[in-house]
Amino acid sequence: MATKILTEHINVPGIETFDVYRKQGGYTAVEKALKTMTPDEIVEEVKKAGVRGRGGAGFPMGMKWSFLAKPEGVPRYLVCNADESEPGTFKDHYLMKNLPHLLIEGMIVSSFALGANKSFIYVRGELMYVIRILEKAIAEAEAKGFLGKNILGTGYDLELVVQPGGGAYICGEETALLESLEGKRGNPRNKPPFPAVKGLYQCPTVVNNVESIATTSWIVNNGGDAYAAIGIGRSTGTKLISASGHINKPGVYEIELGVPVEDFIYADEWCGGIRTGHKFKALVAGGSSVPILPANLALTLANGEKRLMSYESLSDGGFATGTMLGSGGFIVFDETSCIVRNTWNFSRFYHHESCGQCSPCREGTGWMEKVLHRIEYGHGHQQDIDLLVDVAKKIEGNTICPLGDAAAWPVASAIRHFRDEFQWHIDNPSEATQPGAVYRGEMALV
Ligand SMILES: NC(=O)c1ccc[n+]([C@@H]2O[C@H](COP(=O)([O-])OP(=O)(O)OC[C@H]3O[C@@H](n4cnc5c(N)ncnc54)[C@H](O)[C@@H]3O)[C@@H](O)[C@H]2O)c1
Ligand SMILES: Cc1cc2nc3c(=O)[nH]c(=O)nc-3n(C[C@H](O)[C@H](O)[C@H](O)COP(=O)(O)O)c2cc1C
Ligand code: SF4
Repeated sequence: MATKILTEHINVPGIETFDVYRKQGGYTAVEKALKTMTPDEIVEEVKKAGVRGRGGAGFPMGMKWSFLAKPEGVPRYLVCNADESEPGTFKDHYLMKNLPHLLIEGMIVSSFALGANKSFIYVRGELMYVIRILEKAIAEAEAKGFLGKNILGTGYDLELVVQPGGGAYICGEETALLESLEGKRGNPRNKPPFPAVKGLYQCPTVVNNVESIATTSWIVNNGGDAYAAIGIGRSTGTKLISASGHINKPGVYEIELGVPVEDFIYADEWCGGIRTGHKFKALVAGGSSVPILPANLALTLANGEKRLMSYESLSDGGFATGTMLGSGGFIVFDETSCIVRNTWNFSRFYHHESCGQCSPCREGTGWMEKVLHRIEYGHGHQQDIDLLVDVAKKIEGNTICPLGDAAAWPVASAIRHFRDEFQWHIDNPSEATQPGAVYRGEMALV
């Protein structure tokens, strides 16, 4: 039976209530942390655990915590990033609606470790019902003495605030989120300074993803070494994967990092295989921002070994043959999918969501959308494929925040691996624009 750190009790009836969560061992980490540990000891356990940020960038959580500046007389904040807007990613939503107390317990333990007395959960604005679930759970925890003034008589105070998000993808970028939380338009700031030095109201702030924060109770209860013993290499612990697309069993799965991609797709325990009667064509492994891979490269590394669900294995081969684990938004495409149409769809999203501060992102996303649209709709020019590659290159690395890279990588990787399919659209416009038409040329389907 696979190790479940976050979702072990997710199917227990009533687990969203304080009483049932407590009966399953909930809030013991708060008791242990506040009554028997110092903040530095908790930070040390999180460091030992090696847990990497589950929002997508994979930055070591303990290291980020230890970078938190501690100037005298200045408040520190913990902000939970629950904006989750990456296409293909829906695991934080799943965790919050089913296990609100797991997140709240993690927020208490983490806030105590960081010396924060006021912490925020910034929730994607469209998820009003989740916001209500969280607010109800916070009120329950407060009534039982786990939040508010003098928690469990330890002298530690914590106010926990749920903030509805601004309704824009960019508000998930941590500095845009902080601007939005301060009541301003969600425009990203230049980094450095990182939020750990200058964050909310210019005070030291840790921003962590929902899933990252939710792991901390288990780490406090079981120790960092026990967490680090799960997973593979520097990809320690478990990861929630949002699985969608042409598979038999879409859903959110908690896997131990290191499972072969092939097993994750085909085993009944997880995706249950490509939908019956179809073949595997392509994979977006970590949310819409990461490079797309053709089926053969998704399953196998250049040296013939199986590709694994881990930070290192997914990125093996760099951008030539690899991708990224990102936020774990695992989107599977079968042979009925048109890569050009999908790339245009992603580009349309990034153009719409660009905040417009940097010219390469604002203009480049617009150009990519426009050129992809004309290729998809039968008006492509012979030079368009190279033009797309050129625009993507000019965006990459030249912007304030990584939304620009996130817009460039899906285009550059789709052309890298599926160039023939783009060319077929340009060469055969009348065939390519028939309803449901898909390129059927030479292609490694699995
Ligand atoms: N979950 C989603 O819905 C979603 C949506 C879009 C993008 N993403 C992910 O976002 C990722 C990019 O995020 P990012 O721009 O925040 O990445 P980043 O690498 O700049 O930062 C990652 C985290 O580490 C911290 N950090 C990095 N270096 C630091 C230092 N020297 N000192 C202190 N803190 C430091 C940052 O403050 C941040 O919290 C992408 O990889 C993508 O997968 C997720
Ligand atoms: C455009 C953009 C959107 C992002 N959206 C989210 C998000 O919705 N949730 C999230 O946790 N991180 C998101 N991130 C990453 C955050 O900036 C940040 O790295 C993360 O919240 C840090 O938490 P972690 O270290 O626990 O992953 C986004 C980044 C970018 C560039
Ligand atoms: S890269 Fe795009 S989204 Fe990010 S700050 Fe620049 S214009 Fe805004």
